[in-house]
Amino acid sequence: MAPPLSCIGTELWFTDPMGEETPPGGEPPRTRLLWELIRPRLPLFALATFAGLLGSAARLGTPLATKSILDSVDGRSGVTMPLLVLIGLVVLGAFAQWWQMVALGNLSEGVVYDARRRMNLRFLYARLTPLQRSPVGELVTRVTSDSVLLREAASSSIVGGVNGVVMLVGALVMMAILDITLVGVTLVAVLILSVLFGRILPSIAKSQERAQAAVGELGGELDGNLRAIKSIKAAIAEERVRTRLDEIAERSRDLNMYAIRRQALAITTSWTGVQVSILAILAFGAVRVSEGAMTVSTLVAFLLYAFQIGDPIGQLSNSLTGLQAGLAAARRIRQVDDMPAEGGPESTVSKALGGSRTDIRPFTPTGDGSGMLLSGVHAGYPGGEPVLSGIDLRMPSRGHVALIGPSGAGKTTLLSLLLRFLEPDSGELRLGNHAYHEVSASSTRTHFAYVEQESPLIPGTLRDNLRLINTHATEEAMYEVLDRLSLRSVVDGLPDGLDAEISINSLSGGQRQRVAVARALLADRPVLLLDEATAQVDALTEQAIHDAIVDHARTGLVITIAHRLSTVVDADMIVVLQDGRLIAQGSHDELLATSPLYKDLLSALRIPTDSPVGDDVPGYGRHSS
Ligand SMILES: Nc1ncnc2c1ncn2[C@@H]1O[C@H](COP(=O)(O)OP(=O)(O)OP(=O)(O)O)[C@@H](O)[C@H]1O
Repeated sequence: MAPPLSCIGTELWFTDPMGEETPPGGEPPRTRLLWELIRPRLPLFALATFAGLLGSAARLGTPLATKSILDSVDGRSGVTMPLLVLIGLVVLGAFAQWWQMVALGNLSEGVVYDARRRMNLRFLYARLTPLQRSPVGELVTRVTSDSVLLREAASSSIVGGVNGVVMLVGALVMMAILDITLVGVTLVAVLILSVLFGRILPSIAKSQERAQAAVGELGGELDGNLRAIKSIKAAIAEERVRTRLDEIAERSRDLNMYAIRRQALAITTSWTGVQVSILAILAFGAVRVSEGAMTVSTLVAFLLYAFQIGDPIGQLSNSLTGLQAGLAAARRIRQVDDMPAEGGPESTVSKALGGSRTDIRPFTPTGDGSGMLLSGVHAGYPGGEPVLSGIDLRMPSRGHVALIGPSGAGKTTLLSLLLRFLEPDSGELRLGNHAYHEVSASSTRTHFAYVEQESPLIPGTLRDNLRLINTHATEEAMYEVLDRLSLRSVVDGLPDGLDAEISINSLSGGQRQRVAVARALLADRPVLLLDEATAQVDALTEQAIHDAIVDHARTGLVITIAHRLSTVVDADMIVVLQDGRLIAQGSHDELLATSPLYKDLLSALRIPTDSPVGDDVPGYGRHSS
């Protein structure tokens, strides 16, 4: 059974959930990172190692049994017993090998599974800003290709290494028992090989890591370009993009080739070393036999051990070189672990890992009826200029608040703060009766339904998409919302209706936007956040969304961002942002009288500015909340 996630290197998750990406004290050694992944499956690891040792012992006993059979040829002792022992050792060796392979398979698949679960968990619960710093495709390669490299390292490389050492030491001991002088020759060869290996290995790990980083970069580039494939084709830029992708693939190939050349050097060195030492043993041994210092059967047994040493040395060199790729992969996987998680008094990750306390608090407006309050809020993205400065804003618990301003003014960033995708550098945010810093991000988010600018669909069916926020939405409620947003005919046109698998390509931009709005309306949350929710829809759907906003604003708070000012002029409160500052707020009529920027924005959109709203903007009447 898989260990619970809470057991898998839990301390990694809590080292510094709100802190920096590089852990204090620098990077732990690569081998420790690998060990952290193997540790939860220690019993399986021990079992595989034990089976390996059993197989090694059986193989080590074979030459001695062979010697006994040879010694019995002169008739002074019976041949039956040594023969039975030899057969027993062969059977034991075969059984141990099978057992070890199955245990190793279990171990390696388990380690890969754990690593993938860890990364899935971290990606979903990481703070958004550091997560979004890497291209999606690059992150995907860590879960797909890096974890596969880990498999070899975590299983056969490590157990093979342990077995190799045991076999090597065991064979040397047996050889020492047979002839202590001759073993000196073997030891010199082993020593020379170890020094050569020690010099070659580190460069293999480094180039492997760089090659894997290039694969990640390729994934990121490919993902980004495939998303923009229509623009690339329309621009006839395929060749430019292909050249760039090929360059990255070439870099990865060259780095891997360098690692392969170093591996080949290491393995050839070890193989040649073994052959040379066997020849030396044969030469020295022949002299000792001719001098009568050892028997022929002892030399045969010694040579059998010498040949056996070839196996563990080969196994060790393969394991050590294979391990380098796994260690490089472990480091890249660890970098995902180091992404700071969303935290707070009750971190979301801690809950995912089995925490029991819940800090979800009901949304209750403050005594003066305020829904949301921002005081002295300054915010920006890590490493960048401040984006919002000194925002003081009080929003009611019911009604429609529209955020407007020129592109880049900070409107979406303000929504990100409300949703806690971003934490303020200073200042305070309050939602009804509680301050943001008192509760977790997920608790805060339970009060919101959010429609983001790009209206992405999640992989799955239309039903999955509609139930993303409210998992209990009834079919009746879903059809009602679909009717309201003119989506019913779209659903009826899908082969499996609500159960049809949908993707970015199966719906138009406007349809995706309506699905996103439908899922938010089904959520029935106190605060509805709409970022450009009408940017891609036709006039009739825009009116339907507008009616839904008016509806929701009667009982809850709706905060919208819209560039089409005609959709916000009848909001209860319009907030004007410019260069990250709140420069005006009030109703349409108030702003017409007080805010030149507001007037300019309206004029740019050719919305009449000389008479109150309602008479001049077709289709929109002021609502009372
Ligand atoms: N993830 C991010 N990392 C770094 N900077 C960002 C990030 N998102 C936005 N910004 C910067 O913050 C500033 C405000 O961006 P924001 O998206 O909040 O503006 P906006 O008013 O919503 O613009 P628009 O109307 O064009 O959507 C911009 O200068 C932008 O470059």
